[in-house]
Amino acid sequence: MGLNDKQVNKNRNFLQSLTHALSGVYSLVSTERNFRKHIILAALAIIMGIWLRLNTNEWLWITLAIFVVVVAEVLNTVVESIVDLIVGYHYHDEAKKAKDVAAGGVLIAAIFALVIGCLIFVPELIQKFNVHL
Ligand SMILES: Nc1ncnc2c1ncn2[C@@H]1O[C@H](COP(=O)(O)OP(=O)(O)OP(=O)(O)O)[C@@H](O)[C@H]1O
Repeated sequence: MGLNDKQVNKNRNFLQSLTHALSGVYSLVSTERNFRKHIILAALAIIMGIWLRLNTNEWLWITLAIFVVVVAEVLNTVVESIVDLIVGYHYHDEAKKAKDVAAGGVLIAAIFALVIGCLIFVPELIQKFNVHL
């Protein structure tokens, strides 16, 4: 997967670029606990969407919500790695700010996804179970 290849020069071809990109995804899944939780929640949303037979418009929103969270997690991991690379285990106010802001971005994205999930799934579930409010 190219994780330990110690390459520091530019990728020579598409295959090499793809291998390193996949290695990045693998590293995200294997090292980031919160990312795995978000992927499980995304999978549940997809299963529920199939079960509730969402329409194209609803799928677009669910897909957007999932990708916003994934992108926020990717940026958070990048910020963490770069901060750790620069300051290591030394305390630094700017390091704290960078990591806290990156984590805040994930929180905002997760809230966005939760709002989208509620707006789409709650009316669908009410209709499915014929609940009269
Ligand atoms: N070098 C540092 N200097 C100052 N504060 C730090 C430093 N490293 C971490 N922190 C603080 O500790 C918190 C947790 O750090 P950690 O590296 O575990 O972040 P995290 O991986 O984003 O947490 P999570 O796994 O929950 O996303 C940061 O949000 C920050 O407030």
